[in-house]
Amino acid sequence: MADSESDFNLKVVLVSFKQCLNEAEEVQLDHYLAGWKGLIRFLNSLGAIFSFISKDVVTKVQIMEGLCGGPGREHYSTLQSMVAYEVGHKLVDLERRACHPDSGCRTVLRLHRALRWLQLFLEGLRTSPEDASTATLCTESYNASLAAFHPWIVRRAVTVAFCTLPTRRAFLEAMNVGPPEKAVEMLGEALPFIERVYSISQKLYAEHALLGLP
Ligand SMILES: CCCCCCCC/C=C\CCCCCCCC(=O)N[C@@H](COP(=O)(O)O)[C@H](O)/C=C/CCCCCCCCCCCCC
Repeated sequence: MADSESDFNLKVVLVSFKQCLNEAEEVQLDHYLAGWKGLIRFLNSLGAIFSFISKDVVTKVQIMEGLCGGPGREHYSTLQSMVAYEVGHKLVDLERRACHPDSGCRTVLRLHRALRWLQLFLEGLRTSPEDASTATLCTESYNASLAAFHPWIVRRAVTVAFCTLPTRRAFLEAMNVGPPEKAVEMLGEALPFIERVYSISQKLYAEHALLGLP
């Protein structure tokens, strides 16, 4: 992995997701986006073959930063306030992308689905044997999450990219939290926070029938 990423520390990134939740268990968008920006740095370090994925995440984070810093910014402090605002003011395309192609609700939905992939992949890394194939772990977590929402051509490109992934040991070392055993321990502590953010967001989107936004 690239030297410029040598200060990457996955623990710091995962802590952003811990900080996401306020006392009312609402998802604070600034911390959520900070977590994604940290993940983008890691993705960039994996090489050019992952750049089509990285570009898509960057675009989505930029859309959200535009909304969070735009004229309606007071409605974009939490996921809950954003959903209430956009749904309440009919700012979400429900059937097909039309008047509001880049609503906050549809943009976060894509990141939310990807967070499920991340949770499954990191859980796979944590619990798998030392010689486990990261391509297999990645494919399994992808098939159990994002794949259902992607067309054939994207699924194909992603599967090819997975074959270039580093080994499980290299991944654990790249987390920069010490030896592989320490990284496994850190994942055990941090993954419940990702899981919590994911399940709160999932419940919110389900309650508003937003899980299938085009
Ligand atoms: C030391 C270990 C740390 C692991 C950290 C991994 C960091 C990974 C960072 C990001 C994960 C990928 C996020 C993918 C977001 C995909 C969002 C999406 O579904 N976009 C599609 C739909 O958007 P719209 O067209 O409706 O606007 C878009 O069409 C997709 C485009 C590109 C393909 C995305 C494939 C996602 C594959 C997920 C696996 C990433 C593999 C990373 C390897 C570690």
